[in-house]
Amino acid sequence: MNFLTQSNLTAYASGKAILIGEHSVVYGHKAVAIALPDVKLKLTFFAPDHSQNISSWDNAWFTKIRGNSFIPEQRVTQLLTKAFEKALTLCGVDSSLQYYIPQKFLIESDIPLGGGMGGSAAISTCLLKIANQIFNLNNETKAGLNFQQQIQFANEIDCLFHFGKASGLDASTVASNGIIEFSKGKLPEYIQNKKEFWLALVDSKERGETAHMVKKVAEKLNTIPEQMQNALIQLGVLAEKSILALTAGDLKLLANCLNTAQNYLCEMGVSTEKIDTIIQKFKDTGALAAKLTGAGGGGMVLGLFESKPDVLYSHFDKDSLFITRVPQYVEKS
Ligand SMILES: Nc1ncnc2c1ncn2[C@@H]1O[C@H](COP(=O)(O)OP(=O)(O)O)[C@@H](O)[C@H]1O
Ligand SMILES: C[C@@](O)(CCOP(=O)(O)O)CC(=O)O
Repeated sequence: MNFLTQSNLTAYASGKAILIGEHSVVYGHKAVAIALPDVKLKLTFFAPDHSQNISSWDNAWFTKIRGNSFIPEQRVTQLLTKAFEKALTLCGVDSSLQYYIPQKFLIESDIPLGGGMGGSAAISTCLLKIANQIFNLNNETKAGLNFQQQIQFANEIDCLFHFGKASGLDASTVASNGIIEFSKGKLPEYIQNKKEFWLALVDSKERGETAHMVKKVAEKLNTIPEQMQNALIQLGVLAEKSILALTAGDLKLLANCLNTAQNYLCEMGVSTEKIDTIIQKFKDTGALAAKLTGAGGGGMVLGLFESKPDVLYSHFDKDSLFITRVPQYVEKS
């Protein structure tokens, strides 16, 4: 029980963007996604000794997203607490200890809520890291999680936020913390990016909700099966092509894959007029490609650029714009 008197614990994780494969990944096709190096979520666990001093909030959970503070609604708070308990159990923390935890949590995040940038996957990954630290504080024999456990456990926790229905792509990407190829039910594999590029993400400020959009695709698959099956298969082919493009440093090919993927996503009914407008704005400002990222129906729009697109600061509201560099992979010596 010595963690009750230990100092506070912190963990970090990145947000994510799907390059190719939203929706098609649900049907077993390959997807490619990236943990965004400059988009972070920090989770602080205030041990009970310290949390008593935080008089300004009496809830267990407190969130700050890009400087805006709020207490999550009760439904979300319950999910967060359930997620922490699950993380403790998965990390092997003795359940008798869990009764002694009237602690508080602070989430400080760059990641907009529900926009397809993997906020819940980042929370899940951080909770896992914190639960593992708690295990180590309470056990003589220290334990780390291996790669497979990190991925599987992060996904199990993230499923709580997605009502058990996530393909595993979000959590696998965030827990891997790199550029990955992913197929449902398999461990992700890292992709070694040959040439630096830049990604910009703009928040459409509309929200489609993942579960709703996944259902919408399923319904359309029933009404126009041939067209939808073809789109899903083609997205899988584009994912494979984009892996080749990344490993060869062929930005032109990568751009072509992203633009074509957007056409299929439109055909599948998950894009919106607002997304189309942002895509056009991206193209007007020099993007090699642009597409929605995540479940669609709103959420974030992704632009691919060869160099840092500073010009975007004068076209988009600063609060809804992210610009991040994707470095070239360099083998560690
Ligand atoms: N910073 C946060 N604070 C509290 N809850 C969050 C936060 N980020 C995500 N969540 C929870 O996770 C759910 C899914 O959000 P998110 O993972 O950002 O969406 P997406 O799956 O589109 O990437 C939210 O509806 C909320 O319940
Ligand atoms: C639509 C989907 O393929 C991607 C998830 O997108 P989002 O990050 O939850 O918006 C759903 C899934 O993979 O479970």
